[in-house]
Amino acid sequence: MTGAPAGPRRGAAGGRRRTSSSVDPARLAAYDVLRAVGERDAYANLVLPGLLRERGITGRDAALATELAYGSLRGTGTYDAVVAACVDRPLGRIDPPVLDALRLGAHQLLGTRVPTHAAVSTSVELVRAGGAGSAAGFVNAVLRKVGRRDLLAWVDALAPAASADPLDRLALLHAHPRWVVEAFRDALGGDLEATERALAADNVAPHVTLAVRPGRATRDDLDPDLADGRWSPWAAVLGSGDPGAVPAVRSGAAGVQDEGSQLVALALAGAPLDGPDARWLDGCAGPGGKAALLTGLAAGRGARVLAVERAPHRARLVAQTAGAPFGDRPGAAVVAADSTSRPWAAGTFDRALVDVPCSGLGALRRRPESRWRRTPDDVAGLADLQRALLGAALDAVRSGGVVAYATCSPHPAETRAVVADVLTGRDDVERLDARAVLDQVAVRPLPSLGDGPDVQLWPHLHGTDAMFVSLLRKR
Ligand SMILES: C[S@@+](CC[C@H](N)C(=O)[O-])C[C@H]1O[C@@H](n2cnc3c(N)ncnc32)[C@H](O)[C@@H]1O
Repeated sequence: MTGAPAGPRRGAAGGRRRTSSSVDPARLAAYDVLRAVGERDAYANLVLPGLLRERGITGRDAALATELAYGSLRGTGTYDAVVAACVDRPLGRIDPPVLDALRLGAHQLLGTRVPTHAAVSTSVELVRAGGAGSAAGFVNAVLRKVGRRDLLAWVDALAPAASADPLDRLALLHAHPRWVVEAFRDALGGDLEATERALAADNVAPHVTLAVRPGRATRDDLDPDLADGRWSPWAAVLGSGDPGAVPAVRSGAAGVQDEGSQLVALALAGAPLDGPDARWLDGCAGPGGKAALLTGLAAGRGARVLAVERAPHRARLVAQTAGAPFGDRPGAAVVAADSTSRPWAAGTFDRALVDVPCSGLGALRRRPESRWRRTPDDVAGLADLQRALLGAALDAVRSGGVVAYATCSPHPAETRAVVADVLTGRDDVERLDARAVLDQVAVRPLPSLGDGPDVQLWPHLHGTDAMFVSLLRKR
């Protein structure tokens, strides 16, 4: 076992001294992203692009920096377990910059094809460059131990197949907290094979998908070389390109939006409805992706959207994405207000969406560090608000009106449990088969939609974020 290092020297401002080093720019950038995430709770997907731009890192170096930063962050729990097995004291006693260098090294050793000597020597260089040169020997020794086994051998050592709980193994092998593994298993009806595929899919970076905003552009306005989406008639796949370089995105005629989110908006718009169809509500609108799609669809039918968002700065974003007029027709009306206080007369709307605040466990592939930041308390802490928002949306629609309850999370406590709880207290609501509605609105039938009536999308089954949607009709 290897001892933890003495604390490194700090610069005058209390930060770490950066000395000149031979570390390549890609690794240095990845390391700096890990430090920003650890030190200031930054979001890697926001920090990394600016950092690459600032340092002029492009092409293969940019791809390497991205892979190393995102891979190390996604794998943090697993790499920490491996490092813990190679040192003789709690990880909390390792200086955080040194621990980040170990995570980056462990990812290269266990999650990439980087040769051992390169993974070890560059990690040693990183701690030296960060002013923690006294930890160089420690990092060297720990990573040499880490590199003696591959990932599967480490999983076998730490969670032996014969004795370990299968969920512990899945958590370690696919780098998810155990409580998230349990939630996925429950959402997938206890199917461990499907759970494993869902976890693995979270570790694959998604393509960037665009949504053309109806009434503002058509699919033909985008580069014809972009592939169509799999499900949404409004989707185009940008792959790994820069959305900011697409003129339609710059003008607001299209936006970045996962196809799962597009399908949720399309499901609300496509749900069968008798009677008037003129007033639509988006009760949780910020930052406005779904409101923008809904507003265009509504405008095509002569309907109007009221977009309500509690946070004023997010309401301003909604106004930008959905508020612009369509020629002589108005865009969405945007209001900064609390939807649970029902700032509208009961029975006003024909259709309503509540895309409620949630844990975001359905979008883990986009936010590499978030799985380790979320806790079961986050889920429990949102339940009352989710129920209140759904209750308010049901009160907002007229008799015969339709409500879509949506989350970007497959956690049963945020999805079917909320719907069941709210419906238990009311006899004025019926459930619609969201699968049948999606079949109508999608460009091709979606497979594996389960027993219904609600729909749970999955990255491993549909290539979308794990969005949930329940369609409810007021009797
Ligand atoms: C999951 S996000 C919605 C995403 C949005 N539908 C989109 O497609 O861009 C949930 C939003 O609900 C807002 N929110 C939370 N509580 C609210 C409330 N009581 N009333 C209105 N909006 C609320 C949050 O600020 C957040 O912007």
